Amino acid sequence: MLRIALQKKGRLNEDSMALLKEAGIKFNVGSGKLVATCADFPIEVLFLRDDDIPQTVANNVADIGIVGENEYQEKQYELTIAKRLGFSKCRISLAIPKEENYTDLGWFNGKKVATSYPVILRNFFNEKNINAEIHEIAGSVEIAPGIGLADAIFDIVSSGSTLVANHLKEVEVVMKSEALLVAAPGISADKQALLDEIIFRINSVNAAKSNKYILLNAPNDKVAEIVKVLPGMKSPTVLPLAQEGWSSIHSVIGDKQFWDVIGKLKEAGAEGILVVPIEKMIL
Ligand SMILES: Nc1ncnc2c1ncn2[C@@H]1O[C@H](COP(=O)(O)OP(=O)(O)OP(=O)(O)O)[C@@H](O)[C@H]1O
Ligand SMILES: O=P(O)(O)OC[C@H]1O[C@H](OP(=O)(O)OP(=O)(O)O)[C@H](O)[C@@H]1O
Ligand SMILES: [Mg+2]
Repeated sequence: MLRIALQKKGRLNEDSMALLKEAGIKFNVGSGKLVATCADFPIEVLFLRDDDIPQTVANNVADIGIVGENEYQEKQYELTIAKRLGFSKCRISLAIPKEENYTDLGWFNGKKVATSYPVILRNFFNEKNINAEIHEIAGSVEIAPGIGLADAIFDIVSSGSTLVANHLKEVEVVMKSEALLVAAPGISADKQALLDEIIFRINSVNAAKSNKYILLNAPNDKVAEIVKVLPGMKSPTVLPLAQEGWSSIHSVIGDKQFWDVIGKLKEAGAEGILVVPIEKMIL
C-alpha cells in the first residue's frame, strides 16, 4: 500500500485530484475526512496543508506527495522529484511599491522584505550579496508594504493582479514553480513499482492531452506528399476508400505543430480532415 500526501484544499487540490482520477485512481472522499482510500489501486491519501507535505514525505509518514516547487525548495528536505506535473505554474518574485524608482537589486540593501519563503529569499540575497531584513509572515503578504509592515515583498505571482490591487510592481523573478510529484528517498521496491505505475499512467494521460488523432481523405497520387507532412507515432496509416483512386490517412499530431501541419496538409491536397481527441496514449 502506497501513501500519498495531497493538499487538503487550495490551489493544488483540484488539479492533483483530477490528474489522479484521469490516471484511474479515484478516492472515496467523505466531507471532512483527512484520510481516504481507493477502491481500484493500493493507495491511501492523506489530506494536509501544503506546508506540511515535504516533511510528511521526508519522514516516511507518506511515501509520495504533490507539492509546489516553492514549498519543496523552502523546506529543504531531501526528496526525489519523481515527476514535474506542469500545473500550478507560478513565479516567486520580489515586488516593491509601484511608485519606487527601481534600478537594480542594490535597492534591497537595508530594506525590510515580508515573505512566507524566508529560506529561499535568504539564500537568494546571500548569493547576490544583498543585506536586507527578512520578515516572515504566513499569508496576505501583499498587504505588508501598504500597512507599513515592510518595504517590499517576496511572494507568489501568477497573473499579477494581486500585485496591481495592492499597488506593487514585480521587479525580480527569483524562481519559477510548478506542481511536483515528490517521493521519499529509498522507498521499498514494492512501493517504487506502484509509483512507477502511477508515473506511467500520468505520462499516458499527458501525452493524450498534448496530441490529436487526425483522419483525412486524399486522391492516391497525393498520398506520398501528405505522408511526408504527417509525423505519426510510427508512420501514418493509409487505407483504401470505397471510392476507387482514393485513400484515408490516419495519424497523430502534437499540439505544437498542429496548425502548421494542417496548413501543409491542405496545400498538399488533403480533404475531409477530421481531428479527434485521444483518451490515453501508451508510449
Ligand atoms: N496564483 C497562483 N497561480 C498558480 N499557482 C499558484 C498560485 N498561488 C499558489 N500557487 C501554487 O499552489 C500552491 C498552493 O497554493 P495555496 O494558495 O493553495 O497555498 P496555501 O494557502 O499555503 O494552502 P494551505 O492551506 O494548504 O497551506 C503554492 O505553493 C504554489 O505552488
Ligand atoms: O498573480 P495572481 O494571479 O494574483 O496570483 C498570486 C496570488 O495567488 C495566491 O494567492 P491565492 O489567490 O491562492 O490566495 P491565498 O494566498 O489566500 O490562498 C498567492 O498567494 C498570491 O497572493
Ligand atoms: Mg500553505
